[in-house]
Amino acid sequence: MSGLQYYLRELRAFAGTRLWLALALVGAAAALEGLGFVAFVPLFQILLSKPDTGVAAKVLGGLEAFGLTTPFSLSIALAAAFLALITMRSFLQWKRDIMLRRLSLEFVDHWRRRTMIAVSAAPWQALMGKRRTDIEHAIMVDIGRLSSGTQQTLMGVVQITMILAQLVAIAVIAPIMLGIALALLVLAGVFIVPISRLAAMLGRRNSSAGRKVHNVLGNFMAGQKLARLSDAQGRFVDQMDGVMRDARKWQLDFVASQSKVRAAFQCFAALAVVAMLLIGYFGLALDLPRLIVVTLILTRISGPTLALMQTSQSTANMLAALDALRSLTADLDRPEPRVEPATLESAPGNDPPGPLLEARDLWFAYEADDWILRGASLSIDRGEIVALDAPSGSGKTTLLDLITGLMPPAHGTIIGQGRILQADADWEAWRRSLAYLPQDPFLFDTTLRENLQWCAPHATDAEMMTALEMAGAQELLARSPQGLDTRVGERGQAFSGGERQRICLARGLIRRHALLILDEATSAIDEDGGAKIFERLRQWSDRPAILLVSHRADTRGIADRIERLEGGKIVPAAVQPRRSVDA
Ligand SMILES: Nc1ncnc2c1ncn2[C@@H]1O[C@H](COP(=O)(O)OP(=O)(O)OP(=O)(O)O)[C@@H](O)[C@H]1O
Repeated sequence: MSGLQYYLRELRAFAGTRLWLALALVGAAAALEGLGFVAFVPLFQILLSKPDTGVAAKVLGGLEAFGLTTPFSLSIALAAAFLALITMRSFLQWKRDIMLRRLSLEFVDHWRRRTMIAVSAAPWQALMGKRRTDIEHAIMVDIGRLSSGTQQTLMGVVQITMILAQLVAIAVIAPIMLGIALALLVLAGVFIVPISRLAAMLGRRNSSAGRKVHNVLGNFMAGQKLARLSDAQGRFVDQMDGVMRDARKWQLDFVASQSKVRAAFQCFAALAVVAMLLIGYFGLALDLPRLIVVTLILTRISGPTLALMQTSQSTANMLAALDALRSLTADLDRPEPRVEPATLESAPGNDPPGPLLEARDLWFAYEADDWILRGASLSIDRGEIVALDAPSGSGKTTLLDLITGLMPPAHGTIIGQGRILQADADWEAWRRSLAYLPQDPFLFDTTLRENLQWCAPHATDAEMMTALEMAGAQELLARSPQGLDTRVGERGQAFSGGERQRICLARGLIRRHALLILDEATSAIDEDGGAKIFERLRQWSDRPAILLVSHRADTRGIADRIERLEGGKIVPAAVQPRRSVDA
């Protein structure tokens, strides 16, 4: 299906009857426009010479029957009728423009929402395979182009209808001139195909150049600290110069092609009007009123024709942006790899309750047959603290991504709270019962309060204070002048790495989860501070189970049990914590 067909199908499916209603308004406004021109002829004829045949004679007869016989009263009556027509047309145009604008804005919002849903629903691996800045560019820039393109395309329908209405007016006034006008229009239409192709090509290049600009900008902002420390700011500026040069070139080429089309068409239109005037006067011996009105229509028709040519360029340019959006959403919509559950039939039920979490025989590979996990199994009881010891790159983050359902295993079974996790609803319930604190503490650029309430929107100040105390962040709060309403800055820049980790921990503790997953989540906190946090967690009544990933032996020491991830499997660690040895 061509881009244009796809676009029109989507627009029709989205707008439904509103599209037909809008098109009806377009048609009605155009019909009134045409009628206005047709009405000009009897108007001139009545005013210039009292006709005794044709439409003008009938109109004159009707008006005289109403006692309008003097030139002045006739002029006033005809002018009033003409004004009424124009007022009605303007009213319909006003309604039409609002309706078309609303339709195009809502259509674009629908695409923005659709893209965001595609991002949220995308399999984790598909999402990880995309550049963040490419997605941002699609949502902000490509959809922006879809917005202006849709507006212009809908106006294109208006222009086509206007041209048709004016052609009908010519056909009524001077049928012989219609053939000549049509021939000139076809000639103009021939140009539309190559200029649309050129615009589509420039649109694609423009999209790709825009994505590069966005990417350099994203890296520039994210890498500010690194760039300053390594004195590499200039490198970003040079990169930006390079990509901007390309972006500028494609934009200028597009504008140049639009201007060329406009200039060529204006000359062509002037020539056409003069030619038709001469043909009408000398060749066809048209009377003066007809000649004036036909010339007027021809002058007016050139406006929508030029606009239509430019619309075809904008539409082609927009279709390139739509193409980029389509391929992004299609990529994100890649189906999850099929999971082969190994031990479904032997999964425990709820009674008697099995372990809180049981991961059985998990296999996973990012690339075909390059297995990161090779039959890893792990079980955690309610309230138990299990530490996972693993060398860097051995696959613990991968294992956590499987346990939390971000990615499906190639093979194996995950059982959470006694349920085999397969259906989306089961995964959602499982994820609600756990808090996952990754290595890199992430804070939203808003207040402490909003960050803490992210998972628990109704948490009270007292609950937030308890969680902050548990994470050892009460001093940090006391130092912050606006307390819970203190802003944390972008990614929490207003706080140190350790403080950020404490705030994230507090956020994970506000709700009573069944399982707390700490992936190096206290690595930036000093040894003593970390030990105190874990001691408080131990003392917590009805505490969650904790799966603790840490490279630090002292942190692992607080666990009930230490497991080791080695060669893609879980094996008991050689060194166990003192309390489990004592037990
Ligand atoms: N999206 C990905 N695509 C391909 N390979 C990946 C991807 N993510 C991780 N890997 C590879 O999988 C292996 C395990 O990665 P993982 O992040 O799970 O290790 P880790 O044990 O958490 O490491 P670290 O302690 O350094 O964070 C590594 O070799 C890594 O390069």
